[in-house]
Amino acid sequence: MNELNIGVLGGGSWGTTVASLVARNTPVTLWARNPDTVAEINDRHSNETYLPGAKLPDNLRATADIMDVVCHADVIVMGVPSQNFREVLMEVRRCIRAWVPVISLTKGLELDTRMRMTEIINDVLPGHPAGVLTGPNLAREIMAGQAAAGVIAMDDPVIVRGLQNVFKSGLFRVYTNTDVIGCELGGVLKNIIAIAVGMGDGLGAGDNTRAALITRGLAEVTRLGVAMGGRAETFAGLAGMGDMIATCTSSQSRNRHVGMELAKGRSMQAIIDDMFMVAEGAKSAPAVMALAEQHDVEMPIARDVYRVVTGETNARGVYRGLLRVSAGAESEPG
Ligand SMILES: NC(=O)C1=CN([C@@H]2O[C@H](COP(=O)(O)OP(=O)(O)OC[C@H]3O[C@@H](n4cnc5c(N)ncnc54)[C@H](OP(=O)(O)O)[C@@H]3O)[C@@H](O)[C@H]2O)C=CC1
Ligand SMILES: O=C(CO)COP(=O)(O)O
Repeated sequence: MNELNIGVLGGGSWGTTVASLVARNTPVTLWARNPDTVAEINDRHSNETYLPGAKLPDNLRATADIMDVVCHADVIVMGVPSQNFREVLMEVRRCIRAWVPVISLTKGLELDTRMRMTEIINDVLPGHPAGVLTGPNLAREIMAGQAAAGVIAMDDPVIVRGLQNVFKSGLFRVYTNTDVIGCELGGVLKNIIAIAVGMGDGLGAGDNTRAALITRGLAEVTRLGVAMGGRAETFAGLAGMGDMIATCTSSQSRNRHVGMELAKGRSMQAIIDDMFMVAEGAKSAPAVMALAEQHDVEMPIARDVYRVVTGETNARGVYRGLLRVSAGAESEPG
């Protein structure tokens, strides 16, 4: 592979992990806004706040100067949370070179506009190929060297194959896909179902309940995803079912953690105040509900999560709803 300079923006759990994967293949610079994080990555090859115990590659360089990364990058990788995505891209616009692709790692929607991250890339940086890297990829597991697989999705089948080589490694298998909408929505929507599963687990639900929630959750995620232009088969793949399983069953998932805390009767605000990492599902829930309405798609599980997250009811109150007893055909909502 010709050496490309990759710029990763966002020094949290996933930005740091992806930069570490890329460092095996090609030169990479990580931008973190916190100078202490930058110094720690450069001097001690660690990011203890977000990836405790992980040893980062010696050749991973970090900087607090975003222009230092963007002005020289052949590819930009966006690893900041969804509600900060646009403001960081506005900075990127100041010196990104022509035609440089921009890949999103972010699994959320912009609240005000309900836009997906690749839509924001197209909006702020028209003409730059936009893509998404997604799948069942819990950061700490990947840093621990456990095998995983992800998907890179872009409209252009040639560019996407070139970029596959930037991210893949022996233990991180990367597939390609041209269904950007489906891959992106798989990552966004599973977060809300993971909150529902966390609530069930926190209230002592059984394995059968969890399996029912995941399966019915995937059905409603697929319905909205297809209505928004994604392909049904994408939701049966790594970006859909794969990420749904990982997030809904992992003790490392921040979204599932939110659900478990909600099950204790805590308010969303209190839970967020105690978390220093992002849980995108709670943030995206209102936008997802608005999109479901816009596309006339029923999402009973997501709606229940939305009602708990916004304080309209509590986890125990919707628990019966999550375990709905009256059911129609399996192909129908509810
Ligand atoms: N962690 C994971 O396993 C995975 C996460 N993702 C997705 O990746 C995205 C990022 O998540 P993750 O890395 O886990 O989040 P973390 O909470 O671990 O880190 C968030 C990072 O974003 C930075 N940040 C927040 N606001 C801004 C801003 N305005 N400008 C610049 N930087 C900012 C934070 O900086 P600071 O430290 O200074 O606050 C921090 O470095 C999310 O959408 C998530 O869903 C996807 C796959 C796996
Ligand atoms: O997207 C993820 C794994 O694929 C991470 O999930 P959480 O944000 O819930 O930790």
